[in-house]
Formats: sequence, C-alpha cells, structure tokens
Amino acid sequence: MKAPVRVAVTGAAGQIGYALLFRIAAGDMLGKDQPVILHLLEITPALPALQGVVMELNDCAFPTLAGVVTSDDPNVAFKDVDYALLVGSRPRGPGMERKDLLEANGAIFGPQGKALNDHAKRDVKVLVVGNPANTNALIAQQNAPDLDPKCFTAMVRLDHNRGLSQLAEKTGKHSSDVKKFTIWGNHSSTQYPDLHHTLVDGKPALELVDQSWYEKDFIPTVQQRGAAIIKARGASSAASAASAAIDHIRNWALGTAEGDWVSMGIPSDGSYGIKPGVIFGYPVTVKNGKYEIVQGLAINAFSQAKLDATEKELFEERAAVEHLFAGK
Ligand SMILES: NC(=O)c1ccc[n+]([C@@H]2O[C@H](COP(=O)([O-])OP(=O)(O)OC[C@H]3O[C@@H](n4cnc5c(N)ncnc54)[C@H](O)[C@@H]3O)[C@@H](O)[C@H]2O)c1
Ligand SMILES: O=C(O)C[C@H](O)C(=O)O
Repeated sequence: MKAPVRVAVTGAAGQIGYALLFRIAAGDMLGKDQPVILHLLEITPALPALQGVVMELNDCAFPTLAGVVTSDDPNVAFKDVDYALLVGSRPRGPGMERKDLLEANGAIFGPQGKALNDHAKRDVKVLVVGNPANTNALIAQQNAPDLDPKCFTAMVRLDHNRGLSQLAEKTGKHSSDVKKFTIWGNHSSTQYPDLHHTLVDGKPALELVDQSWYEKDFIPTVQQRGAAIIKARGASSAASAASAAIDHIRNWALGTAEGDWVSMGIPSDGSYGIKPGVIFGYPVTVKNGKYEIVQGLAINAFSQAKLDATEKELFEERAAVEHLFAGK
C-alpha cells in the first residue's frame, strides 16, 4: 500500500456524493493500492445527513479508506488536499439551462477557490462538477492566485462517455471500441461532440454513419442528454455523473491510454484559436499527472462554427461572473 492521499468532495451528502464516495473509498478512482482520506464538505444543515453517509462508509470496511474528515468550513475541508471534487451546488430542474444556475451557484466557488488557494497542496487537482461547471471552475481558479491555473478543471467527461455510448450503439460495437472522440467547449447545450477524428474499431466513425444522423441525431442527443435524464428521472444524473468524475480524475492522476485521448474542461491557452480566459473542453492526453492538449487536428468549417458558438457562450458566462473574481 502507498501512503494515503487526501481527497476533498463537496456536496458530499447530495445525490452525486452518495454515488461517488463509496467508489472513491473502494479504490476505483486512484487504484486498489492507494489509500484515501476523504475530506467531506457540506453546508451546516446537511451535516447530520452527512454523518449517516460516514457511518455507511465505515460500515463498508474498505481496505483503501484510511480516514474521513467532515466539515462545513472549506478552510478545514481543503487542508492539505491532493484532489478536490467540487460537486456541492444546486442542480437544475426541468426547462432550465445550466447557466440559469450561475446566480445561485457562482457565489459558492469564489470562497472555495480561496480556501483551496490558502490550504490545499500546491499541486492539487481540482475537478468542478457543480453546474455551470466550466464557469464555476473559472470562478474558483480566479480566486486562487497562488495556485497554478492548470490545477482547475471542469467535467465534460459525462458528455464524452455519453457520446461513446451513443456511437457504439449506432455502429453495433462496444463503447471501448470507440477512440479519439472529443467534447469541445462548454458543458452545456452548445458543447460540440466531434466525430471527425473518431475511430470505431479502427475505422473512421464518419465513414460508418451518415452525416445527417451525425448532425440531426447524435449531436443533439449528446447535447441534450442531461435534460432528457432530468425529464425521465425527475432528478439530474447522479450515478453516471459520479462515474464520469472518477474517470476524469483517474485519467488525470494515472494517465490516458496509448493511442487515445479523453475530453477535459481545462484553461484555454489559444489552442485551436480559443482565446485564453475560459475553461474549455479539449481533447487531452495525460502523462505523469500532467495533461496536454492534443494538437494539430484538422478543423473544417462545420466544426469551426460549433467551436465559435461554444466559445462565445463561455465568454458571455465569464462576463456575467467577473465581479466574483478576486480583486474585482
Ligand atoms: N458536470 C456534470 O456533468 C454534472 C453532472 C450531473 C450533475 N452536475 C451538477 O452537480 C451538482 C450537484 O448535483 P446533485 O444531484 O448531487 O445535487 P444535490 O442537490 O443532490 O446535492 C448537492 C449537495 O450540495 C450541497 N451544497 C450546497 N451548497 C454547498 C456548499 N456551499 N458547500 C458544500 N456543499 C454544498 C447540498 O447541501 C447538497 O447536499 C449540480 O449543480 C448538478 O447540476 C454536473
Ligand atoms: O443536465 C444537468 O443539469 C445535469 C448534468 O449537467 C448532466 O449533464 O446530466
């Protein structure tokens, strides 16, 4: 067994929290040889419910669970953490766009960014799940001037996994046969699920499906999947969101597979013409805990229009929350 690492999860008594904590504690995220100490943050009224979750965690007697810290204070919860999964925030209901949550949730991420800045490990890996995830990650990043801006990422992995599954079903293959798929941009209905470089069992995806299915079926299905789940379940996705969060951190910590990439919301740096200043979904590979944008992919006019639309939306969201940045 390795030395334990500290993993913070916010909103730990919520529905994603309930699907996430047990898998992290069981070693699904960082490996069966990596003990974890969970640092669980909740709002004060949810602390009794959180205690119930902790009782259940203990009752599992997981070999990889080395301790649990609970708090309603981010300055306590983020002390010395190696990983922080920022889930705690309000989910949307039917008929809402995720950006309608900016007002309600944006205020959560400034103080949490500052607490990470003041207390977390200097190479902390932060994943924002709470919606609107990209812009909340930007708010946290902008309140953490002493941390590397690249510590802050947002989750587009659920969209990525949804795309793998849709394409696998259409082509009669398994999702593990699908490689080099990308979610560009925002975790919102402007996200661009891009099949132009995708391979299914080694063959170009766009040679296996027709363009009209790609444009009129695949893209909107992936873009609107969160809303479809809210409609069907009466609550937003939880187990699949938790699973995607585990995939995102596992790949960031342990690396991506040779010959493939994953999608992560990361700080834009000018790659593919996206101006710096937002958290943008990109194709990335990871080695030794560092992610790198896959460079040199051809972008045709169709793709460029989609990239422009999602970039525009992210800069609009940025403009709406700039007052929450440190020093503003
Ligand atoms: N990025 C994605 O792909 C994705 C997928 C699914 C859900 N989400 C988002 O994740 C968020 C959580 O969803 P859920 O279904 O678990 O919601 P939920 O309402 O079941 O749980 C949220 C929890 O967060 C807690 N919380 C609220 N403010 C907090 C704060 N300041 N600090 C700590 N905890 C706080 C609440 O008490 C609650 O227990 C929502 O914003 C949802 O839209 C994102
Ligand atoms: O759609 C939502 O509001 C929840 C989540 O972001 C999802 O994609 O399932």
